[in-house]
Amino acid sequence: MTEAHLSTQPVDVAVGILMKPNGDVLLGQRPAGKPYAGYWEFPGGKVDPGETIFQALQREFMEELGIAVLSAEEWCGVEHVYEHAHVRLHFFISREWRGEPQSLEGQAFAWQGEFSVEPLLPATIPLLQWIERK
Ligand SMILES: Nc1nc2c([nH]c(=O)n2[C@@H]2O[C@H](COP(=O)(O)OP(=O)(O)OP(=O)(O)O)[C@@H](O)[C@H]2O)c(=O)[nH]1
Repeated sequence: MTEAHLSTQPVDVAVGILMKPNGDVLLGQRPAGKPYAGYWEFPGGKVDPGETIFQALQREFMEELGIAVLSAEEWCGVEHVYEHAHVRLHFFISREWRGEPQSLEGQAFAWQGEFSVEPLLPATIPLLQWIERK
């Protein structure tokens, strides 16, 4: 981690945790060609200029999974400095969506209660323990 990395402005990222009534949450696997390909994450992506964070969340879920997120509660924020980017992750929890997840970008996804998939993106790992206390 260099000072140059730390001094860059963070990029805002909208991340969504779809939570079923039984507590299962949806994870996706990063597709080939992206940094950390093959790592598991909550679906989401970078906020585009002019968009609110919630609009970015809705757009990413529609593009990646064909899911319409109807409502979501902003849960917590996490900043992380990777070699490739300095990100500010905005985690939302949604219990209200329309549609079944489809693999529109060729990625794998899985509903998880026990979190048996790995590896997970480093900045996302602490969230799993917090979710279990929700
Ligand atoms: N979606 C998502 N991104 C995460 C999580 N945890 C985490 O550190 N990130 C980081 O947040 C950033 C998300 O950017 P991305 O590359 O997936 O976004 P994007 O789909 O808009 O990318 P693009 O630039 O290819 O269009 C990455 O640097 C990724 O490493 C997570 O749980 N979900």
